[in-house]
Parts: sequence; C-alpha cells; structure tokens
Amino acid sequence: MSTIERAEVFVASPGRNFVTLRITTSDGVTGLGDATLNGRELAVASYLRDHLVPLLIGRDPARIEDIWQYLYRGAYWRRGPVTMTAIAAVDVALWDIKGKVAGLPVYQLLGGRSRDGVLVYSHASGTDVPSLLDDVARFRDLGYQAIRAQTGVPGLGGSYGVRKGVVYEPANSSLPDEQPWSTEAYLDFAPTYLAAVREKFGSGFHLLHDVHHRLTPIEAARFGKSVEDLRLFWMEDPTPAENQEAFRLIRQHTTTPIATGEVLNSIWDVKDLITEQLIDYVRTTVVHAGGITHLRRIFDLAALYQVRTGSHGATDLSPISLAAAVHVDLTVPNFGIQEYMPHVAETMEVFRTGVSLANGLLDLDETPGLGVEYDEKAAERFPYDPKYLPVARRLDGSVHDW
Ligand SMILES: O=C(O)C(=O)C[C@H](O)[C@H](O)CO
Repeated sequence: MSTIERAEVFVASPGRNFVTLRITTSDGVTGLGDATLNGRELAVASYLRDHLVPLLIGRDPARIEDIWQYLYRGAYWRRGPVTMTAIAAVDVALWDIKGKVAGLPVYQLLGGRSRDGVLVYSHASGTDVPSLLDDVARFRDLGYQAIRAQTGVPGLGGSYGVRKGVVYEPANSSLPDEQPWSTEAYLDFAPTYLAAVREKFGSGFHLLHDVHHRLTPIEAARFGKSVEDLRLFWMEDPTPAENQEAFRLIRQHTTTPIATGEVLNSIWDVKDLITEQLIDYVRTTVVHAGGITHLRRIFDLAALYQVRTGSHGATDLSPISLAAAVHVDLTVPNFGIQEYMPHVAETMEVFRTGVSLANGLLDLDETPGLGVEYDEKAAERFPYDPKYLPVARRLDGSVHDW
C-alpha cells in the first residue's frame, strides 16, 4: 500500500503571500494544496506543520474522506478559518494525488463535466465614475460576460474593492491601513455609479456589486431596493455574514439577489442561509471551507434549495485553489459563477497551471490531478512578506466592518 511519506509547508510571497502544502507518497506521487489565509498566513502554516503533518505520515493517501473526518472530528475544536483552511490544504493535495494515480483530471473523478466552461466575473474598479467606466469597457473588450463594479466614494479617499494600479491587493501594509467609512455617503453614491455603468453599457452582461459587509439589515434592504431596476446579478455580502437572521429582513424588502459566504468555513455556517432560502448564491471556497470534499457537500445541500454557487476567487486564493475551484465548478449541477482575478507574473513564475480563459469562461486541460506545479526553487526568490488587511473606521473614529 502506498502511504504518505512527507508533507512540507512552503510560505512564499511571489507577488503576494501564499502558503502551500506538498504531500509526497511512498510511491513518489506528489499532491499540492493551498493553505493561504490572507493576513493570518503563519497561523495556518503552524496548524499544518505542528498539528496536522505528524498525523498524516504513514496514512493511506487514497482514504480522502476518512482523513477529512479524522482531522475535523479528531480535533474536537471544530470549524473556523484556520482549521478549515489547513484541512482544505490536505484534502486538495489528496485529490491531486488521487487524480495523478488514476491518470485523470480531478473533475473526471468528481463525475465529469456538467458544462463546457466556467463563467467568471472580473473586477472593474476606479477612483471615480469615469475611470470605473473605462475599466468596465476594458473588461467588456476582453470578452468578460460578468463584471463586478466598485469605485471610490467621494470624500472617503478610496474604498474597499478598488485597485491601486493594475493589481487588486487589499493586504497592503505591515500594520493595518485604517480607512474611513461613511454609510450615508456610500448609500447616496453607489446606486448612481451602478446606474451609470448600465446606462453606458446596457444590460447585455452580468453586473455584480460587493457591499463588503458594510450595512445594517435595513440599510441593505434599502440598497437592494434602490438598484432593482439595474438587475444586478447579485449584491454581495450586504451585511456581516455571521448574522444569518439579517438576510431574512433584507429578503422581505428586495428582489435583488444576495450572495454571501466567502468568510464562512463549513456547512454548519451556511446551513440556515441555504435551507431557509435566505440567499441566492453561496460563496464558500475550496480553500477556506475544508477543501473539495467539504465544498461539494455544501454545494449539494445548496442544490436542494436552488441556491447556486459563486465561489470567492480573489488573488489571495493561490493558483492551486483557482484550479481546484475550476475542477469543482465544471462538475456541480448548481454552478452559478466563479470570481476570477488573474494572478501577477511573479505568482505564475512559481505556480504553473493548465487553467485557461476564453470569452469570459475558464477551462482546464486534461493533465491528471489538479494540473498545477509548484516551483520550489523559484519560490525561494520571494520570501514571506508580512502584510495585514485594512481596518475601516466610521467618520467618528469608531471601528466598522471591513
Ligand atoms: O473578492 C472579494 O469579494 C473580496 O471581498 C476580496 C477580499 O477582500 C479578500 O479576498 C480578502 O483577503
């Protein structure tokens, strides 16, 4: 029987920080998993190195479900982003190994294709409305069929979700950047710039918007109502995701579809949102919600309630996670959309993948496993660079949700 012989954790910063797990079997087969938790990378690296790796050595890598249950239930302390990201890295690496051993891409092991390609949305942003419109035009020209639009709010000196230069990376400083926030200014302004996008580009593409957990339930209800005519694909994270009751109130007031879940980590965290039909899209990801094994369980539950998938896919998910997401997205019956931002050149010097983009759809080649390679030597040129996500403060100085 083949066994797990080695499990190594790499922390590197090729363009941004990534934590990568590589499992090697006694037959010399390797599998890769992403363990990146933006701004808290070393907590997951330690969880893996100090607590999970010793449990893996000598186990049968083919027993993915059993290893998942062993790591989850065996910890006693369940759920949470650190635990679920660490378990996800192990799970994804084991699926990679299973695919390589079978000589098949992972999506074939998951039941094969349900679709020809994976619809993605990209991020258009600007410091003001004209620059946002230019960015939307750029993505339309590139063939994207779905675009998320964000712009700086006047008087606030920028806002979440807005790129600085060509790269979107909110974890940008060695201590958290403190950014001002005014709900009143946002609620006055956001519907007008979304309307400007529809006015200029029409309704022949999907328009998305991220509220980034900034509103109270009644404010979110008002926002959703005020943009109903614009037929958004979704408003994302209108309120902090952990207060599930909030979504019931929003729902009572607006037909604007709701997406949430990028910060949630388990089926238990999204159960009520799904079974009570409080959301339309669930944004849990392969990396922060326990890997392919657990994400599929969440998506199957969602399918029963006509909730579709819309996984998080910002660049703090490494190319391993992006590839794993595409394997899942190609197969699940209730796929909705996949978030996608291209990684920078330095990142792609370290990770090589068979993921391709054409006409706003992602696809994979036929490489067995996940189809991702990690260049350890190249990674050594990019040492870990501690960075924090920002913190938001209301204009009176008090802390707000970022
Ligand atoms: O992609 C999104 O919708 C985000 O909100 C991006 C997050 O801010 C980012 O992934 C945090 O690490």
